[in-house]
Amino acid sequence: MDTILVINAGSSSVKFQVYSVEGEGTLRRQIKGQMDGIGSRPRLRASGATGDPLADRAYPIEAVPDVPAAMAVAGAWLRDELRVTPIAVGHRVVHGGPDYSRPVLIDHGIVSRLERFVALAPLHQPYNLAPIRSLLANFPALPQVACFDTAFHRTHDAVADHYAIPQQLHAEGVRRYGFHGLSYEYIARTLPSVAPDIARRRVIVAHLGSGASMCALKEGRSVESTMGFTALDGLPMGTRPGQIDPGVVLYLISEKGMPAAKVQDFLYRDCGLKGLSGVSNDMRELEASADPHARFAIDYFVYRIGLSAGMLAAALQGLDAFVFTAGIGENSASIRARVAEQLGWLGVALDATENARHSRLISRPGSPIPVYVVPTDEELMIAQHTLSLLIDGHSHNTRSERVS
Ligand SMILES: Nc1ncnc2c1ncn2[C@@H]1O[C@H](COP(=O)(O)OP(=O)(O)O)[C@@H](O)[C@H]1O
Ligand SMILES: CC(=O)OP(=O)(O)O
Ligand SMILES: [Mg+2]
Repeated sequence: MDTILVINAGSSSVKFQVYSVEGEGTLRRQIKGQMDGIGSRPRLRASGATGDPLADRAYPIEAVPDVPAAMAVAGAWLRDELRVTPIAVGHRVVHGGPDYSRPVLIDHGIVSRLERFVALAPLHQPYNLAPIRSLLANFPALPQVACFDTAFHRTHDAVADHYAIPQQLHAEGVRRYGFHGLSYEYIARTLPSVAPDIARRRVIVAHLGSGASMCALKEGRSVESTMGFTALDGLPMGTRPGQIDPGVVLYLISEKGMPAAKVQDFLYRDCGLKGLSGVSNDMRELEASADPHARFAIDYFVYRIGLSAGMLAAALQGLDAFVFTAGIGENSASIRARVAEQLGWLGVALDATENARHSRLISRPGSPIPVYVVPTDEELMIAQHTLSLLIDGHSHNTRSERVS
């Protein structure tokens, strides 16, 4: 059986899927798994084609302290226990910079170009590139495809793509890229079947995971995102602060004497829900905690989602639907209820019963703004892109698109 392996390294999880390639270029999922709770409660879970459980293993925090360790455990399991030998591998690569507005077949030159963005995505890019490099060294003939989180947002107008800094820096690549693009692309492609009435209209999608952002969709295209040059901006996240006055960074450097590497570590690893609560970066643990700081971290998260919704509704000049997705958005009925309350002024009215059931449509029938829960599938997007490049590879391989 020909299979495609997909690897998606996030900030608190490594997700993977294996698809068989059937006649006429259709894909059938054979294995879906993830190692999540990295840094809190590591757990490997995987299921087969019919949802049948294949693995559910908990690990002590020291056994899987970080993303590379999680990747090694998941890789060994796929290789040694399940004997997965794919014909191609699709990777999520968080930062594609200004040059990539679509997926590409990987070669050594592309890996070198993508390495330039490691400093712009230190929680992701090194872990996205590590398996690519290792497969390239050990299996040079194995086709590998890079699918970028930034690509879906390359359609933004210039005003959404700029900071108010001299144009020369924009030309060098200091831009508002936006991330989670594979997730938003999947939602944009799924909405026509889930909610045909609003799919082409003005939609805000809230991707609330360990990394969190929101995207304004119009006619299925991204027009604005809460994230920018890096995945630090916008909403507060598991360990990242979200929007912050750059004056705070200057203060850390000039008044606290923090060198650049320390500031980077601080902003990527010590802030957000973890920094505010002092309890955990993991929403499940915050929701279970009675600590007032954990409650405050949740209040802050919800408040900032509400603020960002106002901003994105302004970008869209109105709002026709709101969609929740990703780990928190798909699973936490209480966060959804609290966000919906914040959005009451926009005309959102939640149906408590449907919300508690995690139904697809969770707003009341009369709600002027319908609210949906759409489980995302970044891995399926990656598998589809990988297959299209396998079929139609060479035309894309040499043509990385410059978008400005
Ligand atoms: N049942 C749940 N209730 C609340 N939060 C949840 C639940 N399941 C997962 N989450 C949260 O989702 C987040 C992880 O989301 P995910 O999209 O997998 O992130 P990433 O891809 O960045 O690793 C964590 O904060 C986790 O606590
Ligand atoms: C870009 C980003 O923050 O990704 P994730 O949510 O998977 O950590
Ligand atoms: Mg993710």
